[in-house]
Amino acid sequence: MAHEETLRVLIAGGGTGGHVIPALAIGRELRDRHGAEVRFVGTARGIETKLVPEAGFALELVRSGQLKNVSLMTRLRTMADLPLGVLHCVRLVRAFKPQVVVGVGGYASGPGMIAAVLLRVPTLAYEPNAVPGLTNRLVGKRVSAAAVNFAQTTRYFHNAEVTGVPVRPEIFALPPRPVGAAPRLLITAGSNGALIFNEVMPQIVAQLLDEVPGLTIVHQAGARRLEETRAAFAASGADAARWSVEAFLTDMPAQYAAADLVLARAGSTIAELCAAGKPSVLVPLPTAADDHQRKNAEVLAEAGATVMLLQKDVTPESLRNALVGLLKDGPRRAVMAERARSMAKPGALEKIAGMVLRLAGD
Ligand SMILES: CC(=O)N[C@H]1[C@@H](OP(=O)(O)OP(=O)(O)OC[C@H]2O[C@@H](n3ccc(=O)[nH]c3=O)[C@H](O)[C@@H]2O)O[C@H](CO)[C@@H](O)[C@@H]1O
Repeated sequence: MAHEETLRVLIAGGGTGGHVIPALAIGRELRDRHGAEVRFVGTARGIETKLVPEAGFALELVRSGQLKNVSLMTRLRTMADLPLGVLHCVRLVRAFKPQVVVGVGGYASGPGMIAAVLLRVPTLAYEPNAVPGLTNRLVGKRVSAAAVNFAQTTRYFHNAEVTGVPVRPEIFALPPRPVGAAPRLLITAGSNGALIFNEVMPQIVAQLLDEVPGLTIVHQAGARRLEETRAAFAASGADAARWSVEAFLTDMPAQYAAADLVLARAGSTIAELCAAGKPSVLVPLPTAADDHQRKNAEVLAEAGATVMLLQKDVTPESLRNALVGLLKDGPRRAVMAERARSMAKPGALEKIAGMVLRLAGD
């Protein structure tokens, strides 16, 4: 890269928070610390349509869909859209002339990375899961470099480095819970909420509030199921002053800071649980491609940093037992918190940005 030339980076991918939130962290780091011009490629159906413009970045929308865990019709449509998406991305790359294309996973990542590989633009793949998604498995050996979260993931890629997942810096530096504070349970399930939590929690909320004195609960239900979940909580008869049901939490660092226990899925949220040093109960999404959420959760469970409960084993009783057991056992929570914290990987963002800068320099 010529000395006076501005660094231009195209970030492709999106869909859910697990792709868009780290993508934005990478974009901000490159823009704010390294003066880069950063543009995004996403799809109209992803959360990027809201979050990327809010963060002040340009977003181009391409057509791209899902290939795994969808109906044959959807798969055929995705296959038909792929050449169009790749062509669109080829035009974008030719016009913007990025020195590096970063693929963060999710729908638009496929066409964006394929276009970059075809045009021989250096590529960086970002893979937060123990087992890569379809796009990253397809392009993994063709990328210039890859940033991954788990050592066992490096084998799917050319030139992979274990950087960790970029986690908002404030999550590493949360204030401790005040001594004697009333216990708080946070339920979060990626960007869309989890049907299983929305169905089971209303059945046990009243009992939890009875059994754990002073307990308060924040339940993130996802936008689609907000009203019905709120109604089910209300119908449970649980004291409405002690629970709230939200679509999407915009202040996760504050939410983690206020929580004593987190019930969650096992996407990149687990990197945040480690950074925050929070004990958790994880219920991996069973339909995640190649069961990658279970593999993510197992890494934490084996280290004693979480209690993993498989969705097939979730009943009102099993979930209540897991939650009450931990909410009543401060010393056990403290051990889990410490184990989680010991698995945190600070500096992921700087490392990933460093990889982009090196690729741009090559
Ligand atoms: C349904 C699905 O396909 N999930 C995938 C998606 O996870 P998904 O995006 O659903 O969830 P993740 O746990 O990866 O990330 C959620 C992100 O959104 C933030 N957040 C979440 C809830 C909320 O109310 N507010 C908020 O800000 C979290 O702090 C976190 O940064 O990408 C992950 C990373 O590739 C995969 O492991 C998951 O399998």
